[in-house]
Formats: sequence, structure tokens, C-alpha cells
Amino acid sequence: MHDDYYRYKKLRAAIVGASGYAGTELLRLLLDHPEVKVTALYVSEQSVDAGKQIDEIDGRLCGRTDLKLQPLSDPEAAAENIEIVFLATEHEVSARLAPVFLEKCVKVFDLSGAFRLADPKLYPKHYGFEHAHPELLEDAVYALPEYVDEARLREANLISLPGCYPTASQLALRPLIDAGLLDLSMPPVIDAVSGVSGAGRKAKLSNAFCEVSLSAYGIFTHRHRPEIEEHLGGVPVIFNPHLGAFKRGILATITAKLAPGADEEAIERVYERAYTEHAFVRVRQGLPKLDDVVNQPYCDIGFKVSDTGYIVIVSAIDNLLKGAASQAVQAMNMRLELPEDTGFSV
Ligand SMILES: NC(=O)C1=CN([C@@H]2O[C@H](COP(=O)(O)OP(=O)(O)OC[C@H]3O[C@@H](n4cnc5c(N)ncnc54)[C@H](OP(=O)(O)O)[C@@H]3O)[C@@H](O)[C@H]2O)C=CC1
Ligand SMILES: CC(=O)N[C@@H](CCC(=O)OP(=O)(O)O)C(=O)O
Repeated sequence: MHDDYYRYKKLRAAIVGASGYAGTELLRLLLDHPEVKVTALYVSEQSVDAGKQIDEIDGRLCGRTDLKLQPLSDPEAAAENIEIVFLATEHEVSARLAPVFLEKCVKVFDLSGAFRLADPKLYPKHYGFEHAHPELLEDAVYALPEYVDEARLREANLISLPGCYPTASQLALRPLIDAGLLDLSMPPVIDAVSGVSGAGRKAKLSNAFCEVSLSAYGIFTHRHRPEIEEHLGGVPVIFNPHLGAFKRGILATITAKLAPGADEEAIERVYERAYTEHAFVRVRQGLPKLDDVVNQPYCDIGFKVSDTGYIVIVSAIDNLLKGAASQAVQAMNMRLELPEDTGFSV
């Protein structure tokens, strides 16, 4: 721990990618955190937003902080005098920056996909780049808070946060797979719709108001399929992502075949056991809708069982919170051995 920690009393954190959709949500959450103080906000060296007050980017932050966006021109210098960094940056940028901060003993919480897959050979295929630091993949701890190995997490310096669709999908499927309640001879089919904020803040014609409809994309090719499969222990899935004309949230509707004898009561018991100790997964009686979770740090799960041996599970999250920023804070709390809901006012 740096000496200055004792002077400030709180751990000091920087957010890289602070003007992005995930970055501003992180800042909003961390400004309420009792143990962590955000001391610096970074954008790229050439960013048009460098020098701006953060409330020029996100009016909800007006009056909450005087921090300005700084260009990340010297990452080594940025790593001085902080204990924690959040990388809310593109995958390739995170892959390049993480070792700079690790070298200075800063704990890295990476919101990108740069460290989510164990096999470096998968990066060119699914992410379109050669991994700059494949040696770090085995050190990274994939922190889906409800399933992470806490002992490993507490020792980790590189914490890789799950993707948004993989969060909604794994929280729905994992308890049933672990309990042997699914017949995996039929791969679970994940149909998921995301709001447009999932694509980030940068302007793109395909995300413009008049262009967005309701459409499937990335069928059989989306990078979240290998992430879901790897972290479900190698279970193949069919993943059908969709883009919808709304700002935030993901609704995943998942169809799977039940194992012989798996009934509603057993499924309820398994979900109850999996999440009773976890504040941010709510198992619902009915099927959740997006409005139940938008602007909230929860994953809501509901299901229906057919009399023909199938289950449909509906899993809803806010992609920017349980799918990104609040999940990062939850994982940070666990890393710091704090209760997972420290700093949350819900
Ligand atoms: N949006 C979502 O729903 C989710 C996003 N994520 C992941 O989180 C990360 C951030 O996503 P999101 O917030 O949507 O992205 P945005 O495009 O909204 O934000 C990206 C941020 O990174 C900054 N940035 C770009 N290049 C650099 C650089 N070289 N150095 C420092 N800062 C840089 C941008 O500012 P500028 O360009 O002005 O420099 C901006 O602040 C991504 O890896 C994404 O995959 C994870 C889960 C969900
Ligand atoms: C609607 C949309 O475009 N969504 C993004 C996924 C969200 C995201 O940022 O991906 P990570 O969770 O891997 O970081 C996509 O499909 O690429």
C-alpha cells in the first residue's frame, strides 16, 4: 500500500475511459463509496473531451465533483499515487494499459474483454487483434461476483469483469447446469436484446436514432459466445444477440431442455440456494421486464417450465450497471474484503 493511503484514509482510484458510458456510471457509484476516492479521470491523449469538466459530458454529475478529464499522455505517471484503476476502455487499449498499472502495484479492474478468455489464440478470431500481453491471461481473475473463487479474487491484482450479455446469461444458466437440471444434449439458446448504450458513446451511423430498429446481429460470430461457453465450464450455447431501440438494459430469454425429473420445485430450490447470499441477483415469481432493472445494480431472473420438458428463463440487467459499472464496484468490494454492497444506496 502506498504511504499516501494512510494520509487520505481512502484508497485512491483512477478511471480510464471516464467519459464513456461505463466510465460515467462508475464515477457516479464511486462518488458514494465510503472506502474509495476517485482522484483522476482519463480519456485518450487525443480526446476531444480532454480538459472538460465531467458534468459537461454527463449532467447527472453536476455539483458532485470538480474532477476534469485528463488526457492519458503518460500512463506510468498516472499509475503513481493510486491504489486502484478501472479500465473502461476498448479491449485492445486495456490489453496495452493493464501491465503499466500492474508494474506499479496498482490493482486493475478491467471492464473490457481483454482478459476474459484464457486462450490467447482466441483473441485474433473473436476480438480482431493479437493479444499484446498473453502472459497475463492466466493471472487475470474473471470476477462474476456470484461465482468467483473469493480466495483467488482476494489475491488478484488483475481483475477481469464479465461482459454484459455473459453476465445475464451465466447468472440464469449456471445454477441449473451445476445442479444437473439441464439436458445439455440440446445447447441452451440465448436470445438477448440490448439497448444502444451497449455499443458505447462513440458516434456510429449504425447506432443513430433513425437507423436503430430491432435487429439480430453477430449470429454465430459474437465474441460473447466463447466467453459464455468458457465460463460455463465448456457448455456449448447458441447465442443470438439483438439491438433494440432503447437506451439501456438487456433482456435475455433463454430456452433449454430439462433433464429427466427436473421440476419447478427443484429449479426454485436451486436458484434460491445459489443467490440467497447475494444481494444483486433477485429471483422473481413472474418474468422480469427491463424497467425492473434499468438504473439498478440487479440481475432479475424468472422462469417458466413447459409440460414438454423445456424451461424458458428470462434474465434482465442494466448493461451499464450489473453488466459493467456496478459489477466492477461489487467485485472491487469483494477484492477489498468489504461487503459486496458497500457504497450502494439501493
Ligand atoms: N457499454 C456497455 O454496455 C458495456 C461496456 N463494457 C466495456 O467497457 C469498456 C468501455 O465501454 P463503453 O463505456 O461503452 O465505451 P465508450 O465508447 O462509451 O467509452 C470509451 C472511453 O474510453 C476513452 N478512450 C478511448 N481510447 C482511449 C485511450 N487510448 N486511452 C484512454 N482512454 C481512451 C474514450 O474517450 P475518448 O475517445 O474521448 O478518448 C471514452 O471515455 C469497453 O471495453 C466495453 O466493451 C462492458 C460491459 C458493458
Ligand atoms: C449493443 C452492442 O453493441 N453491444 C455490444 C456488447 C456490449 C459490450 O460493451 O461488450 P463487453 O461486455 O464485451 O464489453 C456488442 O455487441 O459488441
